[in-house]
Amino acid sequence: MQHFRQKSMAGQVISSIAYGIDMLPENDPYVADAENLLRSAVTGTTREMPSWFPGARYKRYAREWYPIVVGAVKTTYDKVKSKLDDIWVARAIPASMYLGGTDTTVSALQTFTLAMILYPEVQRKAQAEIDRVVGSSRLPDFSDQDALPYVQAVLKGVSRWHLVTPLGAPRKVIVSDVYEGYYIPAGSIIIPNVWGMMHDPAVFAEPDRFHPERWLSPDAPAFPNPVFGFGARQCPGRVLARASVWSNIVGIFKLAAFDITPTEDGPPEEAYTSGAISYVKPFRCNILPRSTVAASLVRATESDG
Ligand code: HEM
Repeated sequence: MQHFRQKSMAGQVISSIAYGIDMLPENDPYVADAENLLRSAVTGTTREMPSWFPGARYKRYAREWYPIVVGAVKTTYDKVKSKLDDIWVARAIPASMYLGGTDTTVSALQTFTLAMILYPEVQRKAQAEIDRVVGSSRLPDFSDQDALPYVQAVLKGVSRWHLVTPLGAPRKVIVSDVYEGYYIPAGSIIIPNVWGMMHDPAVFAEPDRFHPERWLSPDAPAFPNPVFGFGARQCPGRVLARASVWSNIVGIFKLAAFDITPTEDGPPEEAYTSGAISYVKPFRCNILPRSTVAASLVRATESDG
């Protein structure tokens, strides 16, 4: 996870936009703070769902998390406070960007890596498209997106195959309503089953299969989809998220330059953690340069900073 968060740029991009902080390549203290916070939030949401359920345990957890939340928001803010007014909102905005944007992107990148190992034919097809369109003398950039439809379909496949936030975010019903014969009283909490929507066999044939081709057919379901939530509170970082996942997957770190293969122990299990944000369970794999040219192109981007 540390590797993905720091090396994959997911955390680097967000911390640089939100705080103007360049992370350390290893053992960054801000990453440690954020990990503590996310661990408490993710574990807590799972353990205590539904969160409105009365009980002393929830209150105890809330007391334990409070200093962690405040610590993560404050430590990063203190680093840049000379540039901002001292108000809570100014602290919370970059913190919510970092906390909302890092592990979600990390989870998507983990799923991508697992998919490439379990579906090597997809990896080969995507690499063949990159080689054909971009060639081997440079790495792809954003201007290549439209010319790489199969790779775009791989990205869509990653967000559908395994949902970063399988249950989306809860909503409270303000006014009593009836939906498909069900009476929903005001005050009810609705939890959207986004996983169910994206794995509905009536919409996605063989829903558990990673099959980017489904996005290329003329009757492909519309995209964007509910993976970024709903309505006014839909994920505000979705454009950045797509760009970040694209640049990680296609360019500097992955498909264009590297082959992702199983280790001698064989392919990993398709196993995920449960929680508000779901991750692939830790696995080992080989990520090796496709050629000496690819290796030197990646080294050049690293020395560019
Ligand atoms: C693959 C990456 C990402 C996924 C799958 C994702 C998914 C989501 C989802 C499902 C929600 C809840 C939306 C709702 O309430 O309906 C959300 C909220 C949010 N996301 Fe993301 N997100 C991602 C990346 C990011 C990034 C890069 C940022 C910031 C730079 C970000 C910042 C936020 C914030 C601040 C919220 C809370 C919005 C609110 O409550 O008004 N997310 N995200």
